[in-house]
Amino acid sequence: MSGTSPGLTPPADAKQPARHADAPAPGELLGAHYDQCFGCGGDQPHGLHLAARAGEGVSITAEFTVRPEHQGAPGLAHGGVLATALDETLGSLNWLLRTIAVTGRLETDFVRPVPVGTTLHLAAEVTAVAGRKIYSTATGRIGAPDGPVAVRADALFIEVKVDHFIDHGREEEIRAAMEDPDQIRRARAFEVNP
Ligand SMILES: CCCCCCCC(=O)SCCNC(=O)CCNC(=O)[C@H](O)C(C)(C)COP(=O)(O)OP(=O)(O)OC[C@H]1O[C@@H](n2cnc3c(N)ncnc32)[C@H](O)[C@@H]1OP(=O)(O)O
Repeated sequence: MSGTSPGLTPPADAKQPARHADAPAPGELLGAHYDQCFGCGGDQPHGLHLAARAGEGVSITAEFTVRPEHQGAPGLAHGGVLATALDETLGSLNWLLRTIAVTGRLETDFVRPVPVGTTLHLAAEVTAVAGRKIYSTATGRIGAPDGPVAVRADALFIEVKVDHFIDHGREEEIRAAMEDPDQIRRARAFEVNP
């Protein structure tokens, strides 16, 4: 059962999430926030190439097709890869809040095995916000948005300053991202999550 951990239960004074006025319109693809991101980066040959789309309110849908390089057991997706797809989808929600945040806790239920070649349809939403803490939940379904549930997760993201990345990231990647002449790409590399 997901969502049972005390660390994932919003406090009584938690608020409803507020979609930022500049959030992408419902239906709009978010695009990769960082081209080397293992979750969504187009230039990351080993990555998931997950494509996320803004939904209504503070919600996201995303798709990820399991490739042979994502296997754990023969012909099946690795559980850690599926957790990554959930983490990436949940992390994308913070772009709709325009809040810089990192995953503090991610609890995952693996409900059904996911064969190679499957397209996983993910849906995620922020359920509550309390100070720096952002509570969210996600589901991954096999083959279609209304397909059988394969994975579920509840998460707590913690708001951080941009310094979190600058202070902790390896210098060569930080420098390259900061020197990106594309202003929007430069902002997204840091402002969502590298
Ligand atoms: C499009 C973007 C997609 C991106 C998807 C990918 C997202 C990621 O994977 S991010 C990478 C993975 N995550 C990380 O590397 C984070 C590593 N951890 C850290 O840097 C720190 O522990 C950090 C920033 C989360 C929290 O540290 P810090 O800023 O000192 O906050 P801290 O004071 O400890 O905690 C703040 C609050 O959160 C709570 N909290 C922190 N961690 C947890 C946790 N694991 N479980 C439950 N509660 C927690 C604390 O109890 C505290 O609550 P309260 O305010 O009620 O006292």
